Amino acid sequence: MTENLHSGIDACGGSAGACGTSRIAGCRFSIYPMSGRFAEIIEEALKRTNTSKVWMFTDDVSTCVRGRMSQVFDVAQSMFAHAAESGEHVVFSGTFSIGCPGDSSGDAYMSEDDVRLNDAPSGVDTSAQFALYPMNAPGYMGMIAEAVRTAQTLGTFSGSVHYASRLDGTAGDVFRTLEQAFANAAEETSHLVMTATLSCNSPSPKPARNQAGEAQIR
Ligand SMILES: Cc1ncc(C[n+]2csc(CCO)c2C)c(N)n1
Repeated sequence: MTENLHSGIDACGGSAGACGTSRIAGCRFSIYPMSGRFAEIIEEALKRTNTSKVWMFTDDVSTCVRGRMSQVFDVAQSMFAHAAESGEHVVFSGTFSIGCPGDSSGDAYMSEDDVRLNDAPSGVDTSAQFALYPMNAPGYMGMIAEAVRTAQTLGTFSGSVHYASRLDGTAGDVFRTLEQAFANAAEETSHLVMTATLSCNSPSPKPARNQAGEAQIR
């Protein structure tokens, strides 16, 4: 497979602007179960997630999935939710991207549909921090503010911390927020990156909140 990763080829077929939902999306993520059973928990989550609508590769550091935005989020959520089912303290750390120049949208997985294949139990209480990085977008602060409004509307926003926004809710609520924020921002720029760190079953208490229900910056 030729990918021309650094050749400067525009994934939008030469257009400088945003180009709808047909751009290839992806996520490189790692799951860290704080458990002596970490290998089994990761391998079980991989096995129980239906990945037939994404390109996927796992190595000793991380897993990369690529394809339609909906399918990338479906697989990422399923992996976290299945690992969370172990009851162990689990952390997911991932970088989502869409429209990376040179990431070939001609790949076979882009012709899949948006019907999701995974339905892992998503009720686990989750703490998260995410950050949006709109590339080459002068209006990036407005896009970040829109992401915060999306989280507020979905009831997951719990404050700004340095370099990120905090989300709390079920894993389903948190992934819904991440996907909605990402999809909205992707409409406005040709290349978007988002980082997200999610934690569940942690023995650590959640941070104190202010009267608006927002986590306090420390
Ligand atoms: C999502 C995800 N993919 C890969 C790794 C790397 N990794 C660490 S332990 C292990 C299982 C035993 O080899 C693997 C694959 C990870 N942490 N999370």
